[in-house]
Amino acid sequence: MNFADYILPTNDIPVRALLPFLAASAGAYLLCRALYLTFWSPLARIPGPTLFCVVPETWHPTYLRGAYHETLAEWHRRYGPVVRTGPRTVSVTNYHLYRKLHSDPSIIRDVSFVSILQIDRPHLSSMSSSNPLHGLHRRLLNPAFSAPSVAEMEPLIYEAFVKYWDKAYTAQMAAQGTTHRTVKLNLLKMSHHITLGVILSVVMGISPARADFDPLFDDLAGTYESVIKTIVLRLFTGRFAYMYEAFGLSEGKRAYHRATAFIHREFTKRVAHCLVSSLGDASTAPSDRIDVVGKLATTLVGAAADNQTTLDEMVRELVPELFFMLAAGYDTAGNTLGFMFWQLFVHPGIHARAREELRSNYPDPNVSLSLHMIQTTLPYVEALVYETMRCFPSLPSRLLRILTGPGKAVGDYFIPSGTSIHTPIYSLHRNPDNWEEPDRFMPERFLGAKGELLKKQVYAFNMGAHHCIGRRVALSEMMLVAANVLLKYDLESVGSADPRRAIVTQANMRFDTPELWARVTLKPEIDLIS
Ligand code: HEM
Repeated sequence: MNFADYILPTNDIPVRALLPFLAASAGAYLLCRALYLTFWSPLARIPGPTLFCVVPETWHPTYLRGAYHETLAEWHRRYGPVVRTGPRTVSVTNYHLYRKLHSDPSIIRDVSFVSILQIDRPHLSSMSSSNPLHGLHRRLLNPAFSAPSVAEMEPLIYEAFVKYWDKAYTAQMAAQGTTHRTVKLNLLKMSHHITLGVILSVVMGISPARADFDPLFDDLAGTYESVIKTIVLRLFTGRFAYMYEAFGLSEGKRAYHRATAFIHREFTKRVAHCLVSSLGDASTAPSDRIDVVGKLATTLVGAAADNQTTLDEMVRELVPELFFMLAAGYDTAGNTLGFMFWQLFVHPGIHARAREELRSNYPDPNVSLSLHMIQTTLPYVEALVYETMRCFPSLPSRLLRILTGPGKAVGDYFIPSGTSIHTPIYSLHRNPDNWEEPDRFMPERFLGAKGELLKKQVYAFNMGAHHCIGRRVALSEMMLVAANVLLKYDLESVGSADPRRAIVTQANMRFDTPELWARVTLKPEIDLIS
């Protein structure tokens, strides 16, 4: 007998005979795991739906339907401000605890969330899961988004609004071949055109009056969705190419690549050009451009003067950052504007009150309302924008974080290192502990001194180190569009006022169809925009 005879069976054991043993082992493992997760895990004390202690929350049926944020809000109503939503996931909706948790330096971006956004862009520092790297880049980018910078950019924002709103309106009039002032417009499409115009102008410094962005619109419609589709496509290699067709994804993939290639090329060209001209003569003012690239050039001249980094490195670093801003600021603001118009149709009283405020303050509709005028004289219009962001935060949940370090006490509970932390923005905004009648669309809650305090509780842009860098740009464009449209045009819903309209959430919150039709009438006092 040799050694092998001792350790190998002399006769083949039929696989079938092993099956009960394997099944019993797997069952025992799953049972032990379930018992551990339910009773002994460090998260076991935190309340939450029993089943989801054991299975990931992404298995919840509403997750696939794109309505998970509502489930999360419901769990918070049932179980309280700290809820365990998965085997290793926790969500917190008490503002005080949320702030405490999310401003802790030991909480970092979840790599899985980051990697989705880093598709094609492995060096995207603003989405980095490393807090020091992210902080370094925020320090570089922040000056371009400060209050004075964004105030300087206001003419660019206004130009994009005028171009895309008035252009669409006059084009429709021409198509009807009539001087009749009422035309039918898809307000959702218009909102997206304006926000893309704004983002291209303020970030890249392309004047919307001169550039023709139109070819981009179709390709970019739903940037996030294209990114998700591309990730799905990546999972299926060329071997399964037939599946692209089966799922109707190939056109989406081509459109996404066309659009990203175009923008990437344009960005690189423009960023390089701007930096070269800024750095050419260090003795002169680096840039008089009022867009983000111009502002960044100013900051970078200092760094280059110290010889810390070469021009090539700067361009390589900046291009993905600027590119990401396009994706981050386009759908988000466009969808929020769409939600606002829809709510005006659902609530005619609110629509009338906003118009009344505008028209009593500015009887001449030819006036161009600036942000300063809106903020100082139109509190209801401003409140309307805030209430839209409260009820329909464009990124409502799942911007996941991971807790690192030794763990953290949150309220009565201890959250161990490695726990996945939710950003339940929708739940924060819809929690009756935080808001009076949270499910009612009520702009007036933001009026007066109490309203000013409540505005600070609108977390549509999140808070802490990772909060939205484009917050001021987004607020400016949404207010400028809301006020100027309501002053100059009468809007009337065309079948869009259904309060139960379907809203879905995959990467961001939006309507299930890209349409929101309205009859739009230019005020008779206004001479058609030449
Ligand atoms: C209504 C419009 C917008 C909403 C609701 C929104 C929301 C958000 C939220 C919630 C985050 C934080 C993500 C996280 O916590 O992980 C974020 C990040 C970001 N947003 Fe926005 N955003 C909007 C518009 C914009 C605009 C107009 C820009 C660009 C000009 C922009 C650029 C960015 C960037 C670059 C980040 C990453 C910031 C970082 O981590 O350093 N966003 N946004």
